[in-house]
Amino acid sequence: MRKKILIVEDELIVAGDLRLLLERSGYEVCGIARSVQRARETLPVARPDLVLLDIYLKGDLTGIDLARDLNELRIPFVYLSANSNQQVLEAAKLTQPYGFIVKPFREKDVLVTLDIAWYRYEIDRQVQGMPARAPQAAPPAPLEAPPAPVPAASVTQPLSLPNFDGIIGASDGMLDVFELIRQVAPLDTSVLVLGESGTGKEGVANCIHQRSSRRGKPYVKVNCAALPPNLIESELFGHEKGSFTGAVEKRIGKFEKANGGTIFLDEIGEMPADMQVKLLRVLQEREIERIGGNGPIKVDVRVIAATNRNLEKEIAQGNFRLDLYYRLHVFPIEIPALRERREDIPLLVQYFVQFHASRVGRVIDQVDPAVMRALEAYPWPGNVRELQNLIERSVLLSKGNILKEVALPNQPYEQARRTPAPQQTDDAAAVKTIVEIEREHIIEVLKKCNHRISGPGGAAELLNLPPSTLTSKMKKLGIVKRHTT
Ligand SMILES: Nc1ncnc2c1ncn2[C@@H]1O[C@H](COP(=O)(O)OP(=O)(O)OP(=O)(O)O)[C@@H](O)[C@H]1O
Repeated sequence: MRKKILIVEDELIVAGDLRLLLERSGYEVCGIARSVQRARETLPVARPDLVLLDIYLKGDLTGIDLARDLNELRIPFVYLSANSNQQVLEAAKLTQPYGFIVKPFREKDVLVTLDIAWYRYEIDRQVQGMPARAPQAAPPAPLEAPPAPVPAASVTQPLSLPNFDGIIGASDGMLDVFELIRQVAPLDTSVLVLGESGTGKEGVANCIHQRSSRRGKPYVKVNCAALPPNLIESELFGHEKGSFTGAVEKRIGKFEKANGGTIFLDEIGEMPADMQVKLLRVLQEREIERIGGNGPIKVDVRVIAATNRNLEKEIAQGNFRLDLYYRLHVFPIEIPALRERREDIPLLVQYFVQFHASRVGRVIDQVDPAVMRALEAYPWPGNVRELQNLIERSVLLSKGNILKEVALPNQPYEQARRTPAPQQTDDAAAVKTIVEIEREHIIEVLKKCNHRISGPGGAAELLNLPPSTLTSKMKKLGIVKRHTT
């Protein structure tokens, strides 16, 4: 059978040449697409065996964006690009192509590379036990742009920065995380995402759902810490009308809403003991019971849970059930703290500078080397969230196209004092004061309450805030939640 090739190339002359060359050599060219959008429309119809993929195409998206779709559909692809600088190559490598041909190309290079690509793909296919010509055997899932994790979703991904579906990182630690995501995403296994607050657990959970066959089905997020204890059961499992005072309407719970898709149980370590038992039952029996309901309801939900707590310690202290831990710990993914992967800091800085500058219509294309060194040296207790918040603030306060100042905690105003640019210093002081004062005040209150957030005498009560509002304020300000001692 002739192998079908889709050419994704925006230069029509090049695409035409390729078509002639490939057809002469026995391939069937099943389509030519000039943009990622066009290719996405063509793929389900044309069902190619192989894709020849240019990187810079018509429209906002690049070949690298399409590569992620091709990986999900298990369609092997080979890049064909005039751009082979180191940054492009690094970004391309992360998508695991079967080859990379640099333009201008020789006919023979194209044919040999395609031949080897197909040979390697066949071996991978046999090793992984995939059916032959997978994309033809079963119609692929509907193609749509995978929503990148927050905040990458709202920006064009900077092609030059190594990222995995919008998660920036090139450290060994993050490459391991990406590999684990790649392995577990297509399975239905429960996943436990571990890591300190702000390391990007939610992004990883999103990514797993988007790479699974459940993408396009519901993805329901539950923050277990933000749910009031008396409402948690009804939130998760729903209730029938009149089942308790205040149940004026029937309510469908989050598990039922997630049916067919994925539920993300964030901050699972905060789940009250009685709910842990109920959750365990759902995981074992794959059924839920609404409060006041007539019987169990079957649900087909993949569970991804996350926590910044040390669950083993919680088990030892009697706060977390061992049996639930075993159920969730089937496939743990631990995201390293930012201080353990300092080589990611410059990448994240560039990314957030670009993101926040473009949000306010600014161009900042450089970061002062001294500033970068300070950022790399700081321990980042609030991890990527803290870094993001600091960069956002620094971008707003900066002038010109070089980021020259950042106010790292413990050294506020130091840089501003050293360089007296009058207007900037004034603005900086005004905004910093509000943010810093709020941050310091919360930290002070937390210390007084022995880091207890909710309940009588807790920080939320003292600050006259609902605990969930305080928790999200802390997140925003990069204040790390600590355990009560
Ligand atoms: N590698 C990364 N690349 C890009 N953005 C990131 C990365 N890691 C984290 N972020 C961003 O940092 C912020 C915090 O990430 P996230 O909410 O996923 O952390 P978390 O580990 O779930 O925190 P918590 O335990 O407090 O819920 C988000 O805005 C997220 O998009």
